[in-house]
Amino acid sequence: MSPRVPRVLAVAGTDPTGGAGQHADLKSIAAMGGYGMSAVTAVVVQNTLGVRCVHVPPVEFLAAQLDAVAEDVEIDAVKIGMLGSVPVIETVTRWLEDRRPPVVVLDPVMVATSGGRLLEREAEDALRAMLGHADLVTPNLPELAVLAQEEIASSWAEALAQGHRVARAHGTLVLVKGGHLTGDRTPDALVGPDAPKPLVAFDGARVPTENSHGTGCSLSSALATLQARHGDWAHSLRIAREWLRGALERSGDLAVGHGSGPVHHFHHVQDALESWGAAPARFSDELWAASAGVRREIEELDFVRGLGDGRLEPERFLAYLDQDLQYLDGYSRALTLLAARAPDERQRLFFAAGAVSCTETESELHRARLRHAGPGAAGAGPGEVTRRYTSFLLAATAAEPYPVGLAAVLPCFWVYADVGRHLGELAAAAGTGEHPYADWLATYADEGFQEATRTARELLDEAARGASPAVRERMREVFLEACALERDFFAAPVAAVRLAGIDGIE
Ligand SMILES: Nc1ncnc2c1ncn2[C@@H]1O[C@H](COP(=O)(O)OP(=O)(O)O)[C@@H](O)[C@H]1O
Ligand SMILES: Cc1ncc(COP(=O)(O)O)c(N)n1
Repeated sequence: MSPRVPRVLAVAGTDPTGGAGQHADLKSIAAMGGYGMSAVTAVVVQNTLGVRCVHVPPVEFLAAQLDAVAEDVEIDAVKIGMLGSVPVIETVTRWLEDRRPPVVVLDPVMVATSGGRLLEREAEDALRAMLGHADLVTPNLPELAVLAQEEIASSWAEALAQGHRVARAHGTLVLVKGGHLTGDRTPDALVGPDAPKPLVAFDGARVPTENSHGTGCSLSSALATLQARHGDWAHSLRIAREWLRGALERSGDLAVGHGSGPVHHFHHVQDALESWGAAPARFSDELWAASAGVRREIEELDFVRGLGDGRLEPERFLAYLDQDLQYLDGYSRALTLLAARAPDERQRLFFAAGAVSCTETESELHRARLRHAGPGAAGAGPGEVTRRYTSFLLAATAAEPYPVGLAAVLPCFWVYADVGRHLGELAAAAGTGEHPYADWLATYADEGFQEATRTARELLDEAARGASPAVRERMREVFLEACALERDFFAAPVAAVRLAGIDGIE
């Protein structure tokens, strides 16, 4: 009877960044409902950027690990990954001869996706000699060529024919994988020894991502687990492919490393967690937490305290309004640029509407200034901070990747909404008397504005999910820079009035 939770052993090397080797194997086995175990063949110093060095423990140590597992646990399937050298291959071969589990999947690892050899060249013959022990061999196209001792196939038809030659020579099933083909398709096919026609073939569009570190390890261990449960290779491959596609599509959620990142093995579990009400980890939450220090500085500014408790001198308020008016002009242009670059209609409409609303607020500001200062009040030109902030916004929204532009404009929504909440608290604490800036404070609390802030956050999270680690890092930098500019902007009216010596508050 097939085990409900297959016990699957990964015999493989390590990856301290957790994306490939036995770390990917254990995650994939668990993701497919198995119980994962592992025996280490080699300790590899690597990350998403490359392999640095390899340490191979004495083979007696490997043999002892394999025996310790087999003497205690009934193994339903084994997945064999990186072997590295002839003595390791011979040790695992001997173990298979003695204690072969019912399902054996061999991923003939030779070179990491990130570059760096993981199999000594002189071990290739020994690896070929081992193929007959496997039920299924899962080479990528360069590995298939080495196994066949031929050139790398340059088309899918050639790859299938080569796969069949390897299957026939070793009496095993071969999974021919199209991940290394050029083009936008990634087919996979199972080829047996008896006929060149694949037993089953699947096709699919390539997922547009650089995060393919560990895909081969993940697919082969998922297949070993599913096969131990279902006993049907075609069915196992169909499920494993569908899962791996999701893991590639959601790899952007992880933000691990600066090179070819890992896939998200537990994307389906993350969805389940969210449906159980567990708060989803949002990229915007991370950014918000990182900006806590700057936000505290904003709350402590004289200007913000005075605006909240109503004690702010009118000149300072006017200086602020004047700069805000000029800032909004730049902000509105930045939103227009984002609207033009938006990837879909929803986002285009959102930013275009934001640009319109900024322009409407600008004329409302004009009226407020006239109310406070009387007709004829002339504004100064843009101050240094206003100029710096608007140039930064225009550069980010025009010239950086779209998600980075989003990160630049978000603080103006979010920090402003947060300051509004804080000001509301200060105003309430100051008592019920006539507050000189009551109408102004009301604009902060406006529900439409809060709603727009929520949408801007969602759009940022959506963009971050599809972004590379490098773009997410840039989003973080730009978000924090914009928060610091928000702080400088709130601080500027007091500084400007001090400089002009208008009220001599020092
Ligand atoms: N960008 C991608 N989109 C969809 N599937 C992919 C992508 N990259 C790899 N795969 C799939 O991942 C599996 C392993 O990929 P492959 O690159 O061929 O092996 P390896 O990781 O051993 O080099 C294959 O099923 C392949 O189709
Ligand atoms: C220990 C170990 N085993 C295998 C691979 C190959 O993984 P990939 O080629 O998918 O990056 C790797 N990088 N490290």
